[in-house]
Amino acid sequence: MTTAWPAPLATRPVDAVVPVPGSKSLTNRYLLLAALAQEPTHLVAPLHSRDSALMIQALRTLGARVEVADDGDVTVTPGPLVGGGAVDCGLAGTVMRFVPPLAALADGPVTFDGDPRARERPMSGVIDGLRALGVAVERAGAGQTDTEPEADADADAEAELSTLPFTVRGTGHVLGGELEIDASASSQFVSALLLVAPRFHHGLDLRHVGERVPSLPHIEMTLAVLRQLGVDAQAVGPARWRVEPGPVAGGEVVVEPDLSNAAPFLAAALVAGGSVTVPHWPTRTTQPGGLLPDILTAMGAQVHHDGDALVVRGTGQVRGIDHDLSAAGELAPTIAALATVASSPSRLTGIAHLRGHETDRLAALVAEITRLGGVARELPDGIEIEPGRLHGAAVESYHDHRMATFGAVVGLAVPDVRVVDVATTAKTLPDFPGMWDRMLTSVADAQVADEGGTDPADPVDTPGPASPVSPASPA
Ligand SMILES: O=C(O)C1=C[C@@H](OP(=O)(O)O)[C@@H](O)[C@H](O)C1
Ligand SMILES: C=C(OP(=O)(O)O)C(=O)O
Repeated sequence: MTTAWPAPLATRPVDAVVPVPGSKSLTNRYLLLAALAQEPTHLVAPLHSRDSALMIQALRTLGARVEVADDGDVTVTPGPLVGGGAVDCGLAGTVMRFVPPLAALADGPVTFDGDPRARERPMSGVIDGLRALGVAVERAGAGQTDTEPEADADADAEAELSTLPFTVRGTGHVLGGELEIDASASSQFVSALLLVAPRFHHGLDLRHVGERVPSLPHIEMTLAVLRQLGVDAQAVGPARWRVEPGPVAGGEVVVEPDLSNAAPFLAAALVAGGSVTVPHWPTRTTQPGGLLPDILTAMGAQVHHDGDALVVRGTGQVRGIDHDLSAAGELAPTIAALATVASSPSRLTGIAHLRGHETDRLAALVAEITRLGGVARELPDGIEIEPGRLHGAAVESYHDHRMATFGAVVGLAVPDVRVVDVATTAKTLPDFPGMWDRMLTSVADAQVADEGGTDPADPVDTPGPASPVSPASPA
């Protein structure tokens, strides 16, 4: 068993510039589309993490050539899509949802499986959608890596197939046309089908039926990326999208920094006081992290743009918020961390679908906030958090990168917080502990200069947190 990572306590305000690697969502969309393109694609500044490595491996399995240069740039040369392989999805939603429709265009069966938790993540929108388009999707045996379906799979179980593992029996072409799916469990069901649709004979006219679709900016991102690569892709109603058949362009694409991965660092400015600057913040973006300036401002930050950088300043005092996070569920663990150390209650709603993320994030947040002495309750579609008497604890991360960074943010204000399995942050940000330390060390360096050589380990009076534990009323 590995030792839990001791989350550093902020003993003074931060003052750091934090460059953030490329967006997971954009990297994996560009990679997938590169395998469908009519020419090679060169990705500048893509993410390198577990999720992008799994996507690269999946595309190689399907016949694309993927080369990673020393500077991290990636070149994808598309090839004929080949079946006969097995794809490991790990715990990556973008791999388990986006690659099966690509496999439908391969010339033979492709088997999909992943981590134990991946087998619990919802897949019905993709499976039902592909089946409705005439693509055979069959149950694969537990742990099976060959391409044969289980011989004794009974018809009922087959019909109810809604999770990994499974086999997509590609035939090289999909007619496409009109399709209805229920995407209330994940926007990725919609993105998955739209991304591959330019290669369907009739394109795709996709309608969502059911409760509201979460993470709408991610669907906008899918449409925007398709359009950037020359595809006619539009929203044609509040829950209806159309992609016309046609070629996908290659060429050079530059990946924006991952604004959701920037979130814990920006949150640090509110908790510790001081400022955090993230360079290359896009002026326009479809990433849900584009909502961070407004959310952080509502929680007490001062936010401004300095050239192409975003600067967030805080005082160490955090305000609770009542916010519908449906558009940006990915940000919920970071916002919940801020709410945990806030001086007033918070309600985060519109995020019932977080129960199907890397872990059941609503249950995990309630459990870990409670473990830290905080007060939290699950709502039917979210979480309520009140100020409590916070104390140190070993925060479980449940193989969830964002639960690990949740622990780090709370640990800035609460002594003796440890994060179990901080390495799980490698899903989207392999160097998270190093980046976190550098952010805090750069504070120390700045202080040493300001204070004429004071040992950075010495406590100093700062306008940061008044006490290590954020202002809290008794539970
Ligand atoms: O399309 C994407 O890249 C994503 C869509 C969202 O999924 P859900 O709609 O399932 O929340 C988001 O949470 C996930 O991290 C990335
Ligand atoms: C939900 C997330 O990831 P995934 O792409 O695996 O769904 C996430 O990164 O917060």
